[in-house]
Amino acid sequence: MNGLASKNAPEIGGYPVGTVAHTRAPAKLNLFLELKARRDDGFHEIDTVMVPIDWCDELRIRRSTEPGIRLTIDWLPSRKVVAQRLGIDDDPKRSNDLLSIPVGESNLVSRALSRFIAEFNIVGGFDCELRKSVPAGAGMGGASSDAASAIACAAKLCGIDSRHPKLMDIAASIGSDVPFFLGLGINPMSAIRATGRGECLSPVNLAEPLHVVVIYPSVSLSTGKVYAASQVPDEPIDGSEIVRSLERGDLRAITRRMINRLSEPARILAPQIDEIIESVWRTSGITCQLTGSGSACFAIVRSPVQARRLANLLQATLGRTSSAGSGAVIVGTRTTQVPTTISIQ
Ligand SMILES: C[C@](O)(CO)[C@H](O)COP(=O)(O)OP(=O)(O)OC[C@H]1O[C@@H](n2ccc(N)nc2=O)[C@H](O)[C@@H]1O
Ligand SMILES: Nc1ncnc2c1ncn2[C@@H]1O[C@H](COP(=O)(O)OP(=O)(O)OP(=O)(O)O)[C@@H](O)[C@H]1O
Repeated sequence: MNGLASKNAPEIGGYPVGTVAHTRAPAKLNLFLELKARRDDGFHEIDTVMVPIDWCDELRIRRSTEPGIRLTIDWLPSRKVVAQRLGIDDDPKRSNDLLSIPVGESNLVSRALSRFIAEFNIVGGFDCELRKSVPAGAGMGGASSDAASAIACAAKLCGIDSRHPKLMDIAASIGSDVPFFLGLGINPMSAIRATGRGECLSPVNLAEPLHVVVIYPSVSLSTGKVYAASQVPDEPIDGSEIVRSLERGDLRAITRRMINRLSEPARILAPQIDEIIESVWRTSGITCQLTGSGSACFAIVRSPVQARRLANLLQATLGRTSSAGSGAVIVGTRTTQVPTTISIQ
């Protein structure tokens, strides 16, 4: 391995120009999300427990001598298929916000890599291919996960230790969820409790993987708008109880202790969420909860078989009985053990 040395850049290790790092960027679910206080800087002190799930974007990053970031984006398995699933028109001229992912500095991958290049005085740049599968504005952390994966891949390509403190600083500067995704990559764990703005992380060891059904009602919600419409409770609930239940693998207690304080404002902004939560309860008697700032919801089930059955049942009932169903994407999946590997090609 030789670095891309230049007369004034610090000599750093790393792979030669042209090397490609490839990884999968997992989505996340908030099993618990409580608002503790509104801060003077416009953010909230939160207490949240998040798990990564096996619903991932794909990212390939190539080291280049060309300064700057080049980013291409497409949908998996194709834009046309994703549009059909969402029940929308895939004509790029009538770009639908559900499918339109920004390029340039508006994309968190580009923003994260620009910060990385500046922080580590990297000579050259990166060519990136982002293949989206995680819906945007779903509360599943898609953009944040892509940004964290970009930071991790760039660090590996440039020979920078994954635990370098500057990497977490870059992550926190990109967004509140990015430290969670970067933190997942540092230690193999399966859940994290995040406090502060979302940047103070403590590992949670799940007793066993959780099987879930995720329902995305094809509505994109703005995180800022949902927070702006939220209320900090007089007596916030503490996340320690659900952490203990997760570490014991007590599914009944986990479900009883699940809460998302952003659910109420999100349901006002997107009434489809109400229909989904009620439909899951009516169909299966299982608690369904909003993830993050929405609009996606999830239910924890006991096995992959039950996940498949409930997903099929909801696909049939939701599609028939409510507007939420038209174009809802319903996926049975499970929590995933990270770090997802970064393969070097
Ligand atoms: C809702 C969650 O996804 C739960 O994991 C996160 O708290 C939000 O993480 P995120 O999408 O990375 O959020 P950011 O991009 O940092 O912030 C978007 C907007 O959400 C609001 N925001 C975000 C995080 C936080 N702790 N308090 C807030 O009030 C702020 O208005 C902020 O301007
Ligand atoms: N890599 C990216 N993938 C998807 N959206 C991106 C990306 N970079 C920037 N965006 C913009 O960010 C918006 C929010 O995307 P997304 O919901 O995936 O982000 P997030 O904040 O990480 O997740 P959450 O919904 O949990 O807040 C999108 O609507 C899009 O305009």
